[in-house]
Amino acid sequence: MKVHLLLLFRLFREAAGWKLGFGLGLACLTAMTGAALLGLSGWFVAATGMIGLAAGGALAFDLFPPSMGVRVLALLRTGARYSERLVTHDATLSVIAGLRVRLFRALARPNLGRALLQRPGRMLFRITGDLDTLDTLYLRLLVPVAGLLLLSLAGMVVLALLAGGAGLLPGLFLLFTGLIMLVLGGQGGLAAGGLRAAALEALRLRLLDLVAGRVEWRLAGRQEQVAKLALAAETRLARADDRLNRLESRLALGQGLAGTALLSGGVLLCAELVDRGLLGGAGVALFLLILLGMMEPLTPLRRGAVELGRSLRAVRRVGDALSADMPEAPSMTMTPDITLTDIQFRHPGAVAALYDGFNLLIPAGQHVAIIGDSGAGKSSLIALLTREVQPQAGCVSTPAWGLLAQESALFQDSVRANLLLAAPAASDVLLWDVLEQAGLARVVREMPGGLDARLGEGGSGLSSGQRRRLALARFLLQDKPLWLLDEVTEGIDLAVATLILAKIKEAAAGRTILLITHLRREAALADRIIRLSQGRVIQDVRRGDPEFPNALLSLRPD
Ligand SMILES: Nc1ncnc2c1ncn2[C@@H]1O[C@H](COP(=O)(O)OP(=O)(O)OP(=O)(O)O)[C@@H](O)[C@H]1O
Repeated sequence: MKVHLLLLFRLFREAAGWKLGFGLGLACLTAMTGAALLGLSGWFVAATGMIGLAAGGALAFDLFPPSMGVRVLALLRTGARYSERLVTHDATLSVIAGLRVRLFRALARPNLGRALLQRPGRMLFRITGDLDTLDTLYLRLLVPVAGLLLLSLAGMVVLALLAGGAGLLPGLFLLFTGLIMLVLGGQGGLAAGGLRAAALEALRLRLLDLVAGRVEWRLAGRQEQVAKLALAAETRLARADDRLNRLESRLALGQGLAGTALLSGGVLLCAELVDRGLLGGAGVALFLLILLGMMEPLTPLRRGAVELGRSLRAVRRVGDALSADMPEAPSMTMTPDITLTDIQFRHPGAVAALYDGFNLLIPAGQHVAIIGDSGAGKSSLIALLTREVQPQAGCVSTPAWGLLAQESALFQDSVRANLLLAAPAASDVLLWDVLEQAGLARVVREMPGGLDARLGEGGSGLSSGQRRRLALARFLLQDKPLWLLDEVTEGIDLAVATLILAKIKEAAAGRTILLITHLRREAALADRIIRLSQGRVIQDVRRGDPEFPNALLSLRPD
């Protein structure tokens, strides 16, 4: 935890160090001017009232300095409060935005991203809920703690000047109250905050399941049960919220009692000091109002204390992901040929290694089909080449690659934005050209807005064949020396499949192509066929070899 906190503070400092410091300074200035304003105004009102009563006193009392002081302090406080809100929130939002990118990058690292994808709800929660919670660290903890410390110390100095050693007591009492609040709030909030985070995560997950699988749930007659699970998560969330609210109410009660005790003690102390002739009537007003002002940071601190548990949990979870030790494999290099040397690879959680001393060389420009029964290791080979996973030992080297998979992600955005993902600087002429090549130009031209027509989630609004063509158009935009094709025409009708394969063949000259397939029509593009079984090469034939046609014939016909 300590390591994670230090890491996050370092990232906070790197992202917006001076703004965070400036915001902290402004917050302290706001608290100090607030207390000083309250004290000075109280003293001024009391002093003028008392002098008004005393015959001839008004003539001797110079109103100008205190009234000027009140005005200056009021202006300073207003300006400081406004700037503090601007600076602290701006700093926090920019830190969180930067952290979101870093966290996303960290989660996208090989292996870690894969592991988390098995629990996508958790991944979503890390990037959203956990990160948003981190703003409390600065806004609701660091800022009020700094304000309370500074105000207590400054208050101790001023009150000690007014009332001697006894003036130190209120400041010490306030520091003690703040500490108790943090400890009690942190302890109580840890369990309830944990329950809240878990319940919220479960609720999101259940709701996503319910919406995404509504047809299947309905057909299986299980909609009610899943809805009940979502309701149960919501009930847990409400219960956790209730616990947190109760905790905050108890802390508010404690704060109220502590404030009353402090003021009552202050009144008694003032009475004693007045008796001894150490404090005048206006001094009493000054003393008591400064006391009131000193309590101001307790309220934000109370809220921060309740959130402490939740914040620390977020620190641990975000810190875990950010600091996960994932060595950037020195074994991954870029070369014109594809070379895999002495690869040892075991999927996380698998009992045995899939690849054990695996070697493969595919010279630049070769077109290779990888075939084999289900589970032979074809997709894992692509995952190794694309660095989606890292081998435990051995060396992988490839040229720069583009990947066309069976299911390519399309986004809820315009056709243009979906295409530009592959080539951000591509002109409209180029976009229409690849759409034409993929046989989709006419369809897009007829859509309202053309290239600006918006697609729904996952490319909805297009038929599945049209989605595959759009994915192909995007793929064609990438001018990469190596094309990796993962069962690209699996499950689509012959017309679209023929078009896709023809386009790939047309653009294949001069590139290395590695495709994995169960289909004869796809393997027919290759001039070399490699058959895998249980992570080993059991057949390696080239066009012209007598075995080549048999290897093709062993595949599923179109
Ligand atoms: N993420 C994973 N965790 C654990 N084991 C895995 C994982 N992914 C694949 N495997 C296992 O590794 C082996 C090879 O899987 P892979 O997906 O590479 O096979 P494939 O040849 O592509 O199969 P298919 O033709 O069905 O797509 C299988 O036994 C599979 O169960």
